[in-house]
Amino acid sequence: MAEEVDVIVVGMGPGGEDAAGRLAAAGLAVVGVESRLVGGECPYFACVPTKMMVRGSDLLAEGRRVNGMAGTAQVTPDWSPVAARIRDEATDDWDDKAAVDRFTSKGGRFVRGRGRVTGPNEVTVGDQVFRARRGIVLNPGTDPVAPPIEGLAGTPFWTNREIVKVTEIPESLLVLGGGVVGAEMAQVFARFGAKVTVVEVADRILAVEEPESSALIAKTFERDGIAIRTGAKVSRVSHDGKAFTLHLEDGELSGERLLVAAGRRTDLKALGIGAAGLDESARTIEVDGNLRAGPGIWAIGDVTGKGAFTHMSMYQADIVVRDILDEEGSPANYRAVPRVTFTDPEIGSVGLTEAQAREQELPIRIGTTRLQDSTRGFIHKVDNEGFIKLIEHADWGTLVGATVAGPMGGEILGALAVAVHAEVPVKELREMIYAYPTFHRAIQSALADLG
Ligand SMILES: Cc1cc2nc3c(=O)[nH]c(=O)nc-3n(C[C@H](O)[C@H](O)[C@H](O)COP(=O)(O)OP(=O)(O)OC[C@H]3O[C@@H](n4cnc5c(N)ncnc54)[C@H](O)[C@@H]3O)c2cc1C
Ligand SMILES: NC(=O)c1ccc[n+]([C@@H]2O[C@H](COP(=O)([O-])OP(=O)(O)OC[C@H]3O[C@@H](n4cnc5c(N)ncnc54)[C@H](O)[C@@H]3O)[C@@H](O)[C@H]2O)c1
Repeated sequence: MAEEVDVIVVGMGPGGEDAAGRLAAAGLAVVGVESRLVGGECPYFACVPTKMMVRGSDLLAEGRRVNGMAGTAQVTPDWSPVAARIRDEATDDWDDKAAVDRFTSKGGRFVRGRGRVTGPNEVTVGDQVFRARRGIVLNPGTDPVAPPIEGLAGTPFWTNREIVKVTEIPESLLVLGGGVVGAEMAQVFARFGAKVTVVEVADRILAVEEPESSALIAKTFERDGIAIRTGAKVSRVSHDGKAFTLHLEDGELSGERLLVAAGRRTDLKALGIGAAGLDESARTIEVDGNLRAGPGIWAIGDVTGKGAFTHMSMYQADIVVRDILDEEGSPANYRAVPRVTFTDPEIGSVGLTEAQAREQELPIRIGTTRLQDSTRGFIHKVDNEGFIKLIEHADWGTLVGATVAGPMGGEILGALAVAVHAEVPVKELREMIYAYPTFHRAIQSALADLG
């Protein structure tokens, strides 16, 4: 016999947890279903632990910058405080009791297990069947993809789920995939002493970002001693019990450990969405402005394909909560999605890249400036390289995209995220006062370059 509730949330990633808790707090009968840990990938295997690693490697880099600028410093990396912080402070040793309690204390009912959509408004978890009066919210997230390379399956490679639990830095690390995960982890491990090689099939690392961002990070990686192989096709992987070998068209690469960071996907068939009339063979779940995938079924987070970020999951959760509670609010708008790659220097971007704007055949003007040419860059001196790149819609006179790559790039981005989101006229941006001598004052120079 099915048990009737108001809402069933399947997958409690950042957005699912938030929506389930808020709907329960609003007095609805909510069942939250999670097969692993409440909170999802972000707090246990992704954003938070990896940014603690980045914080560690940034500190090492900053310590090394003392030399020649403010005295002498010798920095000796030690991974153990980083590993301990991740275990004790970030993940509570990968225990979600606090998150489960937070949800149940709001009146939610928690079910640990793998939920499967078994009909319109129906979810089955093991031998329990739930039927939702208002609907189902799907927040299943994504799993790391292991590319179909001969020999890879069955080897003890790492994904993000293993690398956050590492207690010792290996002597060498091969990174398959030079996207965000690959780039962030490559730099961390190199700065903690591993010999790192990034193997990327595309013709540049961070290929979704501006080419200038890829070039800046490639140059920094060279200084960090990280080898980059782009346009690389791995035909076979082997592991002899001690080391991995990647077989490429033009030779072999060996390393003690292998991180596979080659993208992510969701198994929509296993989620059973066909039973609710949705397409199980698609890569993502199609949603409307209110995140509705169909009558009585919503989807949020990575699975919607609108940007695999925690802030996206939370943004979408907010809209779903309003929709379910019949509250006023605007539909989703993806004009100004910000993203930050936490390498050093950071790559912050929002909206469209130049290539995306050209693909859409928008009439655009480009404005750029180098951060090292700004007064703050001059003062900063060591590792001051970076740039601001603006994409202006020439007819609208507003920015449709921007990148800030450089020291604190992700923080400086905030000003440009507001400009793109609020469609602030470029004329207004030119008339603003920018504090001297900040990095963000360089926005003025990039605006002047728009022509
Ligand atoms: C290494 C790494 C670093 C990242 N760093 C950042 C960052 O710095 N900033 C940022 O914004 N984003 C970052 N991300 C992306 C971010 O982690 C995700 O976008 C974020 O977790 C939101 O995902 P989600 O809401 O789709 O669900 P997820 O966080 O993926 O959670 C989904 C949950 O659903 C559960 N689940 C799935 N199917 C079922 C089912 N059938 N039944 C029950 N439970 C189910 C899963 O166990 C999981 O716990 C990073 C990702 C990675 C891999
Ligand atoms: N700072 C952040 O906000 C942050 C950090 C990490 C991850 N994320 C999110 O997680 C998502 C997943 O990250 P990711 O880095 O795993 O995926 P990704 O899709 O960003 O990058 C994967 C990379 O692997 C390459 N690749 C794929 N198959 C390959 C193969 N066989 N050989 C060599 N290279 C191969 C791709 O060309 C691509 O460059 C990101 O898109 C991002 O949205 C965000």
